[in-house]
Amino acid sequence: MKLRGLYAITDSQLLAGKFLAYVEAALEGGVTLLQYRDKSSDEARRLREAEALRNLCERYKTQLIINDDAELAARLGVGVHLGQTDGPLAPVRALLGHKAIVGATCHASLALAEQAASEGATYVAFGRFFNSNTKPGAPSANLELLEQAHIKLHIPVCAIGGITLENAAPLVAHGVDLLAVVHGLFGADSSAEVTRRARAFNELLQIK
Ligand SMILES: Cc1ncc(COP(=O)(O)OP(=O)(O)O)c(N)n1
Ligand SMILES: Cc1nc(C(=O)O)sc1CCOP(=O)(O)O
Ligand SMILES: [Mg+2]
Repeated sequence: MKLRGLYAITDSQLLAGKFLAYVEAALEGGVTLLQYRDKSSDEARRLREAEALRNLCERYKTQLIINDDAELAARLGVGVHLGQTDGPLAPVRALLGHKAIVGATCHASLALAEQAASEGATYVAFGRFFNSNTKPGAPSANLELLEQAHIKLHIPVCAIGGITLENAAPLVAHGVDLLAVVHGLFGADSSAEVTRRARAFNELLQIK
């Protein structure tokens, strides 16, 4: 699957009180993948918010991905992102079907990425590349890894962790297909600034 562009990830604390407004502002600027990332156990709210995001994504022709929760993804007919402690990938691929987007966290490991690809991952995510407000304790990754991934893997490569408009260019130069961003996109003071940032990320990736 050819996936390239901005991968916007929601954060329930950062987006409190402006959740849909800021997400729509990002979609307005151009988002290839939108991930619903909510670490709470409030099932009813999670379903409500994920359904609202699915409706928005349909309007903007953006693909919705649910973090961690394959059952919710199956219920909504959308994709999922799985980390190394979120369970095996192959049964989730079987549950969601061959067309669904299934992403996998691979930290800084090419071996994990090759395994994920062999189990049916649509894309692999490496990180974190910079200091992250959202997940400061995530293991770190470096640019050389991206070059090797670009050569060895035949699926899209995603970078995550502390990515901003100021530091993203080297990631793109090293072959990244997807820039996954929370704070560098949604940490803006206004929805107009979210849209401006989304457009600027797309320009970096040379996406119109
Ligand atoms: C695109 C993308 N990459 C990595 C992650 C991190 O997944 P995981 O390691 O499972 O950590 P949590 O996000 O679940 O805290 C991600 N969500 N998205
Ligand atoms: C959810 C997540 N996973 C990471 C990893 O390295 O696996 S870094 C991260 C947080 C990304 O948010 P921000 O753009 O604000 O740094
Ligand atoms: Mg996870």
